[in-house]
Amino acid sequence: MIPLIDCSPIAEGAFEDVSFEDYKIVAREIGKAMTGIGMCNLINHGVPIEKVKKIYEVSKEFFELPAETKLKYKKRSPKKSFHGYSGPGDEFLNESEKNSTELKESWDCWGADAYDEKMFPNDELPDFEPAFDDVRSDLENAGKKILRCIEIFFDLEEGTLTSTHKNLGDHSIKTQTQIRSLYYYTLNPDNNFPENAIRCGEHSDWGTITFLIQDMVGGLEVKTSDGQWISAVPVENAILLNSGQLIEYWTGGHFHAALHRVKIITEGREAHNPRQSLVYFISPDGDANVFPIVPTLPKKEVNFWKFNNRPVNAYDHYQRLLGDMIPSIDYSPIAEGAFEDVSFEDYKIVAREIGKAMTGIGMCNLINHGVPIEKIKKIYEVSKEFFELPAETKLKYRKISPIKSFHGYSSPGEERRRNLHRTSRILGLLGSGWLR
Ligand SMILES: O=C(O)CCC(=O)C(=O)O
Ligand SMILES: [Fe+2]
Repeated sequence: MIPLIDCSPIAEGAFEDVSFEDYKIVAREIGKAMTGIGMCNLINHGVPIEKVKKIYEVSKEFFELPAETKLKYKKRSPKKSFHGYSGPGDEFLNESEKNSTELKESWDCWGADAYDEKMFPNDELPDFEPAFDDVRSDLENAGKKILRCIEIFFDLEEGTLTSTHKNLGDHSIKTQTQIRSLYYYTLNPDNNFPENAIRCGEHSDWGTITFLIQDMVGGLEVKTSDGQWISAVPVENAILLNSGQLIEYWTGGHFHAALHRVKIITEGREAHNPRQSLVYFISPDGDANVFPIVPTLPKKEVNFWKFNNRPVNAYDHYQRLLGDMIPSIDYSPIAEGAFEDVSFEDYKIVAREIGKAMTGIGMCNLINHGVPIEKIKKIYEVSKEFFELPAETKLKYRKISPIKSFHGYSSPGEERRRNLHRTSRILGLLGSGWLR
């Protein structure tokens, strides 16, 4: 069961104004829940629920716009800016199931205005952007209160977490804190969807903590420590608090980043209703380094191999996980032979997958691509030899004038823009298959 926590002792006022004693009451309960199942429902949390409902309302209007209108606001490049619209099948959160189809749509507002492309459907829906702006400071204030509770639960110095999350109030700081409005659109009545479909794939969140506010439709499930999926039954107007991977690492595994997913409901009254949720992902300031501040639980050490037992930069961690979301596409149907000789049918198989990935996240990993990997490794080998030559030798081969000819060596600091490697001869075959 997911514990219910009454936040009324800390609900009123700014986070700096709440007394230590009041924090302590709530901190104890939160600590107990988050070191256990890793989730709890916060009630009397002080976030005005009518503002959340307004977001549901404007979001529904947005998600019901024609597909071509929504596509105008599609995320440009998720790695650079997470802001904007994602359509059905664009995103999959389950790292090990890269072929699943997530039947959902979402709108993300990057928390830091510096990263925000300022792309909102203002022409179609003038109330849309203001609805998000209206709730932001309430979410920030409530978020800081929870961070303060965590500090108190672990007896940490005041500011350990609140001062590494300044971005919640100062939007000039680089961050991945974001507000996300999710829309699980109505499914067709014959339950005619792909076999591998799910509403939202199994995952744990990436940042510090998450606030998840769901409507009453249901479908959200959480994995318990004994591997059972249990239903996170909606609690009206509650905020479901969830630990992200970074707070799990920060707290030496004591705060458990629970796996969760949203399943497809095929039976009952709610089966074909759309579902809505509003999620506030709190992430540390981009330059924060995360490392266990509490001795690591032995059973969690294995989870932390990915951090190499080193401080992890909050921003890099997020970018790496975005990279893991990049789909893998099997190129084998078109890998053999010259590009003119591959059949239309074989092209079609790969084209469908590539199209889906590139109109979605905008990147994909090609596997079984037919480019002889030993040739690439040979390039690594000879390149390493070259780059390890004395600087004066390398400078003999320096690009004469990058504008006239791009051929030759660039020394450290010389290049401003990141350029694509041009191993064009070897990649020619692959490229022509792709252009086909
Ligand atoms: O919509 C939900 O209830 C879950 C969404 C979620 O877990 C996420 O976006 O990280
Ligand atoms: Fe999540």
